[in-house]
Amino acid sequence: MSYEQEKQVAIEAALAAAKLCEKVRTERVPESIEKSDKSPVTVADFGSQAVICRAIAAAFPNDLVIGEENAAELRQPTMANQLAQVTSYVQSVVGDVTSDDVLNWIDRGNSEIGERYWTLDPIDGTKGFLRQDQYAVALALVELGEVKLGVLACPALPVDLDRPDGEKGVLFVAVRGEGATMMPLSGGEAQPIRVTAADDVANMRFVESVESGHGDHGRQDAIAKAVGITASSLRMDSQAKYGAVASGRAALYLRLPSPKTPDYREKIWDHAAGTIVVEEAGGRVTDMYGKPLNFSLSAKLVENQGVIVSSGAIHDTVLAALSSGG
Ligand SMILES: Nc1ncnc2c1ncn2[C@@H]1O[C@H](COP(=O)(O)O)[C@@H](OP(=O)(O)O)[C@H]1O
Ligand SMILES: [Mg+2]
Ligand SMILES: [Mg+2]
Ligand SMILES: [Mg+2]
Repeated sequence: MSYEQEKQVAIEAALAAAKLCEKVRTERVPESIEKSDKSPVTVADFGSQAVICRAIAAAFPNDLVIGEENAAELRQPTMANQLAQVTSYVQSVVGDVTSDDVLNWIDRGNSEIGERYWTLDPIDGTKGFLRQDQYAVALALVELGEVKLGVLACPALPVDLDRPDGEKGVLFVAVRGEGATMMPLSGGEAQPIRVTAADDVANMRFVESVESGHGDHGRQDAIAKAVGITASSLRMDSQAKYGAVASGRAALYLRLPSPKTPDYREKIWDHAAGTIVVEEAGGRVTDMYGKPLNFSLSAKLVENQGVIVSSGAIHDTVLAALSSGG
């Protein structure tokens, strides 16, 4: 199965959502709303989830969607201002809709896992988005636990990492068995991408989160050194890190449990789209013990801890360094 229709729907939805996010970011300093777990969310996260769930509902009315956000808080009377803002941003990309439509689309993204489901991170890297840094709109389709399709829109990512002040906005797309591509968000030809070759010294660098609470910078640094990476890390928010590995601009992405939250379980929407983009570009993704990420259980990757993403060639060496206590 080629997933042609799914791919077109996912790309169009992600592009519309990315447009909404950039509109929010250029028109205002996005306000951080605190969720019950104290993590931030913005009107752009809600708007992006509404736009994408709307598109999936229209094309695949029976499909399940597991998105990061829900509309419970937005439904509170105290949130009327924010709801009006979300509605107006959704209108700016999809035309005339009501606040009720918006709330219902957001809540369409709160399914349980089934044999076939979409998982959506409407803004991955909300903290990066708030800092005017990297973020991604991440959407993936999973069937029987296997990611079949992944789309990552990274509006703030330079098209050429060597020219950080050049054009920004990259779209990564992968379909199982068909390879991975990237293209500028502004349009153009989709170019096939490939992970870095083992002898590509210039790109022998690693990426990790900006947030110290989302990883273990000290141990990540030690592991990278142990496997022969001498360059300092490139710190980047969001699944743009998967894009960096998939396009050969970094050989490794390390995400080890933060000492502040040693029992944290990663979320499916933080990894599904990135995983297929890297795998289809020739790389490898496992947890820190070498187990594949199990997307068939729940919104949390309950059977996995930490995430290791690599060009493949160095993967076993990284796992060995980890198991020997590095
Ligand atoms: N203690 C923790 N350990 C690892 N990841 C965490 C975490 N707390 C939150 N996160 C996740 O880290 C994601 C951002 O990753 P990164 O730091 O690589 O940009 C967040 O996604 P959202 O921004 O979508 O909420 C959130 O799901
Ligand atoms: Mg979040
Ligand atoms: Mg996320
Ligand atoms: Mg998010």
